[in-house]
Amino acid sequence: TPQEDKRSEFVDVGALLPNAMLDIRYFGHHNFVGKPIEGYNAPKCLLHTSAANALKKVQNAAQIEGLGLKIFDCYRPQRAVNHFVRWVNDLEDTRTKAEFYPNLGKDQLLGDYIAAKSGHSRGSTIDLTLVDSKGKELDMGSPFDMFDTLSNTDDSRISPSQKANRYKLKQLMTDAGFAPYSMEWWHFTYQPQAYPATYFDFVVE
Ligand SMILES: C[C@@H](N)C(=O)N[C@H](C)C(=O)O
Ligand SMILES: [Zn+2]
Repeated sequence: TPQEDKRSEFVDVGALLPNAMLDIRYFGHHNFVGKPIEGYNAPKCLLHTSAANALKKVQNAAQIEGLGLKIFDCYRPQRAVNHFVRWVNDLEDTRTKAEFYPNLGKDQLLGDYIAAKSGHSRGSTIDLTLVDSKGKELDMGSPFDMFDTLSNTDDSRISPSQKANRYKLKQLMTDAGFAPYSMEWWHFTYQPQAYPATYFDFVVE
């Protein structure tokens, strides 16, 4: 199929960037669904080659400042997104509410915080944070995938150092060609996207 032909244009970022830390949350249980997500058969970060090469530039620039990358999610198959949407629509399952969406109802998550058609499925989008030289995450004022206005990049409740950390990540990413997302400090899309209108569904393996 046409999608399978393009699979070869995706690269394993863990192999390309051996110094990057990977914490692929949707492979395991520590995520807002509370269980492994469909389509993640390995804890890998796959990205289109163009985005992966740009990420290498980000890592080099971060390294000069004594910082490293910690990656939470990359290419996301459409079947995984469909799993998210099924979870959103199961209003009775609120097991992860305290950690991941303490101040919003599940009915408020779709769109701004969880997309039914996600840039991640197009292969040029990544969720990540910065770590110090010891591998400790910088304090961004809210954890990855906390669906709350507190995670909006410019939320005014965060401290000056938390804001500086968010802006450090944003600057490193935009310098390499990634566009930020104002609702989630961790989410960036490389521009131009190789496939701006294709929602891939091959599994992560
Ligand atoms: C679910 C979260 N990590 C995320 O990536 N949100 C955006 C809006 C998306 O689903 O594309
Ligand atoms: Zn994202």
